[in-house]
Amino acid sequence: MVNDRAVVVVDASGLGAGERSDVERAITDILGEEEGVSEVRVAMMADKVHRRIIAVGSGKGGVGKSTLTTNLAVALQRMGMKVGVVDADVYGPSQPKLLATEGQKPRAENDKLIPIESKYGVPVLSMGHLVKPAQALAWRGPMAGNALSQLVDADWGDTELLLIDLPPGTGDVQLSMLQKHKPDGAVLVSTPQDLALIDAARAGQLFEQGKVPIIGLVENMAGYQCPHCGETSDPFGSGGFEKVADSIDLPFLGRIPLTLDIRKAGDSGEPVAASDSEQGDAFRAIAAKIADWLAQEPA
Ligand SMILES: Nc1ncnc2c1ncn2[C@@H]1O[C@H](COP(=O)(O)OP(=O)(O)OP(=O)(O)O)[C@@H](O)[C@H]1O
Repeated sequence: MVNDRAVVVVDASGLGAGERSDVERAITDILGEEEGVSEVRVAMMADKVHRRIIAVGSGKGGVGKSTLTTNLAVALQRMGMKVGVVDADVYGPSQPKLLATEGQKPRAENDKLIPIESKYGVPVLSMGHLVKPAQALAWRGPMAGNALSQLVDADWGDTELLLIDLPPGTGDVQLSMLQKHKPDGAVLVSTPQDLALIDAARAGQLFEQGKVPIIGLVENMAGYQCPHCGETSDPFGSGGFEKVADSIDLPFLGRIPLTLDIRKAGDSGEPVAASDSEQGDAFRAIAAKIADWLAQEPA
C-alpha cells in the first residue's frame, strides 16, 4: 500500500492477452472493495516472448493459401506450439470463416487489438473482423500497409509463432510486410497448373529479394480423390511443383489432394487438421517439417 493506493505486481508470464486482462480486472475488483483503498494499480510483468513470423504466400489467388495457413496453424497448435494467424488478405479475408470466428469483433486495449480466440486454440486477427470486405477494396498502398501493421502489432500475448496469410501476388501488403514485419521464413503454395507455377516462382523472387528464407513449397489440389471410390485422378496434372522445387533448389514440403472434405471443412469452419482424419495427415506432415525448420533455425 502507498497511502490509500494499492499497488500489485503480477508475474503474467505464459498468460494470453485475454487472461491478463481478466486477472487485472479481478484484482482491481477485489482490492477496490477493501476499506481504505481508493485506487488499485496493477503492473503486469511477463517474460518477453520471442515471436517468429512465417508468411504463407502464392503467386495467384484461389490456390488454397488460406486453407493451408489455417490447417498448418491448427496442426502446429496440436503439436504444442502457441500459434496465431494474421489474415493479411486485406482485400479478400477468409480466416474468419475458416477458423469459425465470423461476426466477432476484436477489442482494443492500450491502442492494441486483442486477437480473437478461435475454438481451436489458435488466436486470429483479420481485416474481415474489422471492416466489411467491400470497404477494404478501396484501400491503396499505405492504408493496406497500415492495416497489416495493426494486425501484426496486436497484443499477441504468449503467441510464439505467427502465420501470416498473405494476399496473392506481389502488391502493397507484401512490400509493407517485408519492410516492417520481415518474416523469419516463407512457405509458397501453388496448384500444379503451369501458370500457377510460374506465378509462384514470382512470389518466391519477392521473398528472395527481401532476404526472407523460403522454407519450402507446397503443392495443393494435387490429384482429385473421389469421395465414392477413393481413387485419385489428376485434373491439373501432378508432380509439377516438386520438379520446380527441385530445379530451383528449394525444399518440397508436401502435397495436399483436392478433396470434397477439405472444401466442405473450410466452408463450415472446421479445419480438417483439427480432427485425426486422413485429410488432416497431409497437413500434419507439412506442419512437422515446418516445426523441424523452426527448431533448426537460430531463434
Ligand atoms: N485441397 C483442397 N481440396 C479441396 N478444396 C480446396 C483445397 N484447398 C482449397 N480448397 C478450396 O478452394 C477455395 C480457395 O481456397 P483458399 O481460399 O484457401 O485459397 P486462397 O489461395 O487463399 O484464395 P484467395 O486468393 O481468395 O485468398 C476454397 O473454397 C477452399 O475450400
